[in-house]
Amino acid sequence: MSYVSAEGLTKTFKGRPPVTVIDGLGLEIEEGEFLVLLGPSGCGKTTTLRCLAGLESPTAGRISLGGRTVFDAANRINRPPDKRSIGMVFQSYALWPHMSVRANIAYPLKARGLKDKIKEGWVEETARLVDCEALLDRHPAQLSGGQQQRVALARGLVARPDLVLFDEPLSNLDARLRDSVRAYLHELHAKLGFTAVFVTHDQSEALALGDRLAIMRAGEIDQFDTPRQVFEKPATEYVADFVGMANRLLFERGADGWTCQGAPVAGAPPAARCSLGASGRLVARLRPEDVHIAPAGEVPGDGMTLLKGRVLESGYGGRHIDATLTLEDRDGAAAGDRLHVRVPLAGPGGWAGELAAGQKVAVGFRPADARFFDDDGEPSAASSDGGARPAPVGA
Ligand SMILES: Nc1ncnc2c1ncn2[C@@H]1O[C@H](COP(=O)(O)OP(=O)(O)OP(=O)(O)O)[C@@H](O)[C@H]1O
Repeated sequence: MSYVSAEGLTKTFKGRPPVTVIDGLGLEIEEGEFLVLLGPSGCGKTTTLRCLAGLESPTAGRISLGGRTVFDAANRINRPPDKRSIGMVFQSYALWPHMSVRANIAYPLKARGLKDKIKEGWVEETARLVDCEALLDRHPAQLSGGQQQRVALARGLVARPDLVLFDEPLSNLDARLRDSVRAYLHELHAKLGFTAVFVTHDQSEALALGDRLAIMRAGEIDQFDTPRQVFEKPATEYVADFVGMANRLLFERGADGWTCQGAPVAGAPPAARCSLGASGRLVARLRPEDVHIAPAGEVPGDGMTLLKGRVLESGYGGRHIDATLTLEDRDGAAAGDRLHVRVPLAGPGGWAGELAAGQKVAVGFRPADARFFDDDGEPSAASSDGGARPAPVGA
């Protein structure tokens, strides 16, 4: 059963002109589920969270938590935040600097009229859960960033809320700490079983933490699915871009076969059974690690769609090289957008030589690794299996 249910949620901020930040949003979050709201800055994630918490009043729509209506614009129901059994953890830890860790953690119990629970040891118990029992008598200024964030977690959890809202709680931590607090949070969620809504713009954080992801764009949800589905089968080009399919190749089929941004295409057709739509074009989205290269004149692998490219720049990354390429047209001139490639250095097919600016390379990708879209960003009816081959390069 859904614990959180939101329908037609809309938030328009007054002003000239008024801005609609959330637009008819719907959400169904199961009890105990960890939902991640993922999207770029300004798409309305925080506003959505604040509406759930009761810190912002939506302009329209309905929200129920645990089967109880907490907001209903039509019937003028709007329960205040302290009546919603919600814990919150923010990006800026927002600890009171003049209070001890103990007093900070105890704060929500006092604010919600649960002072008895302080005597019952809920503060110590929660501090133990997040490994900060030894810090209870310190002040926030005496803590590291990771410790402060654990205290903020304890404060969000101390009142044993049914729903915990997280607003980018890891983004102020350095990379190593972020990984350890993230793992911690995962464990804590498994142990306590609260329902969570976690806001982030970091896709790796979203994939690692979420039972399901809601990918937001301009106040609406583009895709609501498991991390695996979102990663492997992004529903729109916007989502594909957001989950790392950074390369956008625009293919066109003409009388002479396929071209890609003015460059001729050889090898396997990018998409076989095509209904290309009126424009006759097709967009392929690809991750840098799914673009393969070989020395010019060779083939990077079997069953690949092949192009010719030239290295613009490259950077050493330990086990791989990240390179930016440009495609080449029939005359060897640069064609179309840049292509980002991650070239493995180790293992079978690892790149052995140099990768210097100006170097010519063969470029290829397996159509099955690409996601295809119409050039308006919607999923394409094109498929990548079988079908006629395009004319080879130079034919
Ligand atoms: N009180 C307000 N009045 C007017 N506009 C607002 C108000 N609060 C937020 N906005 C606007 O609403 C939009 C969405 O803001 P919101 O903070 O929800 O986005 P976000 O996705 O959480 O972004 P970020 O990741 O940067 O925090 C932004 O364009 C913001 O400027």
